[in-house]
Amino acid sequence: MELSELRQDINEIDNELMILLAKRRRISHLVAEAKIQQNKPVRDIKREEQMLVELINGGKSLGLDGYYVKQVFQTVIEDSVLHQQALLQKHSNAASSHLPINRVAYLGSQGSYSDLATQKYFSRHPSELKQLGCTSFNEIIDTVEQGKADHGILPIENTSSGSINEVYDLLQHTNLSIVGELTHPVNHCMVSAVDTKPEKIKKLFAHPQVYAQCSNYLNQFHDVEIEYCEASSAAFEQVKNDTSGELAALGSGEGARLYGLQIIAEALANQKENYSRFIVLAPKEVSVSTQIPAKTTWIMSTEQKPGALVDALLVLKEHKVNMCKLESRPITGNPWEEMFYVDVHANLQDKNLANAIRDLRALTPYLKLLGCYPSEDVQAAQVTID
Ligand SMILES: C=C(O[C@@H]1C=C(C(=O)O)C=C[C@H]1O)C(=O)O
Repeated sequence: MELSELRQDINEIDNELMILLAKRRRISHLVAEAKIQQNKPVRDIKREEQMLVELINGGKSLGLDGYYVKQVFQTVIEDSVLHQQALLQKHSNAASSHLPINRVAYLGSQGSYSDLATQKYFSRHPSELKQLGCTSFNEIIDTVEQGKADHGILPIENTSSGSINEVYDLLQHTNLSIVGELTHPVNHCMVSAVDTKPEKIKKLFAHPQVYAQCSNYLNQFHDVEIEYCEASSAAFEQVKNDTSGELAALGSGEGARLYGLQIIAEALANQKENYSRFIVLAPKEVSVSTQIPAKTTWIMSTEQKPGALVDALLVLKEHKVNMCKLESRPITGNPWEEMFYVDVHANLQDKNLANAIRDLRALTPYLKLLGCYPSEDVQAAQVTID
């Protein structure tokens, strides 16, 4: 058989798979509607486990290895869960969630990491998207605060470089609420306008966060001049007309393709599994359906006395509230005093969390809720393959 004919067969099969995936997603939406009617939780881990075991066994009898089948169907299930969550959220906030045009402020322009994250997050929240590129995290917050955007999206932490302090500090002073989160895989590449090699690069353009996340790899290039840019998309702009092969930018391969750039090195982050977590801000808080996993975030200061933070954390233990992150940042204007940022896996509508917050308010000099939002930590069930 001719190669072109075989490729035609593959194209047809891929098309059929796509039609089936779309059909599955439509049915998953119907399942979400049934769950709304019957007040059932979105997640059913037992069913996911059962399905995965059956699929892995079925795949084996067709000659497909278990890891492959597991990976494909975990991805399918995670997509299904995220879409169901978004539907339930829309239902819980019906009065406020209808936006014919959703204006979103984000960092950079087309091809920046924040652009990719914005498109991914809002693909599950259908309404016409109008993206407003900004040049700093501060400008994103200002744009939403001034009513020029309905949402702002900001990276808050990364598996290679840790917390993004500037964003944490901005959260101290805003009245916007966190209404969503998104974890997005970030595969940093070195890209250039012409076919060249990393050793030939004399000048590198990068956002400081991206540079920090690739520091181990970049340490070998002693003579390379670094120019920091406001976003990866701005770094792409700087190199796109180069003909010397001596200029490169750091950013995503997906973004670089939009600028016609070539990848000369990839997978550059210090951690192999490099993910960024983004938060979505809006002027008004949302209420999270009790049928989906929720997270709540607040900031608090504690009294300047021994054990004050321990006492605050004991309140969480007492009310069985599961903390998933604790971060501290200096309080602007008060040297050596710290503001604590607390993330918990709980819904503000849970009695336990409401009681914990009540007790914390009595115990701490300052506590501000930043928001309760759906948790996007939706790993599909884990099964072992024998
Ligand atoms: C579709 C459902 O909802 C969720 C998603 C699943 C899936 O996509 O297969 C399975 C179980 C649930 O966690 C369901 O409950 O059947």
